[in-house]
Amino acid sequence: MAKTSLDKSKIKILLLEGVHQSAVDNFLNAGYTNIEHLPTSLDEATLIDKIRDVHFIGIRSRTQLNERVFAAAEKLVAVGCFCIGTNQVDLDAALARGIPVFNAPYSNTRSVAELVLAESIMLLRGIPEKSASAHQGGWLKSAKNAHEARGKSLGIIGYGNIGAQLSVLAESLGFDVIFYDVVAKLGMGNARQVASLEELLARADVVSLHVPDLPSTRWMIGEEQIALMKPGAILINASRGSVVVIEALAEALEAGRLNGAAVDVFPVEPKGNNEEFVSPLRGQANVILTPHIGGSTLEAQENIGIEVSEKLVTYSDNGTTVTSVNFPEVALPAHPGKHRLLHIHDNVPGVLSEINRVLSENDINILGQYLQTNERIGYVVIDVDKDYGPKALEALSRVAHTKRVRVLYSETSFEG
Ligand SMILES: NC(=O)c1ccc[n+]([C@@H]2O[C@H](COP(=O)([O-])OP(=O)(O)OC[C@H]3O[C@@H](n4cnc5c(N)ncnc54)[C@H](O)[C@@H]3O)[C@@H](O)[C@H]2O)c1
Ligand SMILES: O=C(O)[C@H](O)COP(=O)(O)O
Repeated sequence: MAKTSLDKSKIKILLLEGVHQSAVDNFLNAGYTNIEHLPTSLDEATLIDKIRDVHFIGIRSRTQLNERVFAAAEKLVAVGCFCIGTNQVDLDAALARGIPVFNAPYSNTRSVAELVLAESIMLLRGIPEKSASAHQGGWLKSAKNAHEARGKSLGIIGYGNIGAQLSVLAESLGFDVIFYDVVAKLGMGNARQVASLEELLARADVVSLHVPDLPSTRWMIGEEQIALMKPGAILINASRGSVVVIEALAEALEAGRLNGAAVDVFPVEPKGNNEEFVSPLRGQANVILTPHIGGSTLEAQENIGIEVSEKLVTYSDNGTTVTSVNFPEVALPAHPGKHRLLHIHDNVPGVLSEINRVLSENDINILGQYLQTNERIGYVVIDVDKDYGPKALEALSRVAHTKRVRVLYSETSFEG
């Protein structure tokens, strides 16, 4: 085996929130054996304590990686969000420390789309109310407020990966799909983009939200927007709890303005399965409440485990940052017979020329160089003659504005 300056068995990986076993298996197959795999998230104090000697952390939507956590994460090399959303991570704090963050943008989209489609049909038929009544010995046999999906208008807010997937499935069932997005998009099938949120709300029988948590999407559906919806319409939120003013939704349902809702995400969610779920929507008829399980299928979780662990292994072994959500993206070839220097620095004028000057002064022969920058940082990858690795690393660490330097000896990796 080629030389590594930090043995892979010493590279510590912390996986929280029951990340799928497929991730553990992938790390083990790649030679990473120092893995702690926990079923829950951790409170901030415990996380701060634990993260001090961690090189790679894997989380889902519940773990908050904030400035205080990053400040304690002295050895952290990269973050893997084993989910789509990355709003639980302070991406700027990570970037400021030269830490790339990866996620799984596609692996659970189908699971969310299927759930939303099923909920649309159940709500159009008033099933939650009828089922709850039957469980209590009731018999609500009636066609009142019960509708077919065929010919109804489904309004999708946020036509990204999930919205577009939902669009295709819904259209095949006979829904007439319209969507609103801040970006101009070509609709799948016969789906049509509408010009404004207001137009979508006024036209749709079922409104489904699929936007990320952004300052612009926070509380985007409140009393005013709900008042624009068709009387008797249905609202579905499987995006983020910060998108809908939950009290306004509860009032509209109570007043009979809306016929039903399905909510998977909440402004405040229990920290674990043992904590009580508190919401003004509890006890409301024809409301489906689910515990943030839109992406929680075995298929999605297994795929996410593989996808994100692969990204972390590739970054560790090879330096590739393709698909990172906060980092300059560099796609790198294998580097047999060469050392690879990874230099992360503030993106200020003169750093690259200083790096090249230092290398040349040290008689280091550059065999390949790759550079990407974003507005904050630069990421330069330099393949050098095999013999010069340690010398180059030391010289590069001294360059002004350096955040981090790693060297990958021949085909295997270490954290520097
Ligand atoms: N409930 C769950 O378990 C679950 C699972 C997966 C994802 N999610 C959530 O769903 C969100 C969407 O996922 P995705 O993969 O489709 O994301 P995506 O990034 O592919 O799509 C988001 C879309 O929203 C659009 N958008 C952004 N701001 C908007 C605005 N103000 N108004 C209208 N459109 C806007 C974007 O242009 C984009 O097309 C994720 O960010 C995540 O928060 C939830
Ligand atoms: O962002 C996501 O992918 C979803 O919110 C799912 O999050 P989870 O992995 O915590 O279920």
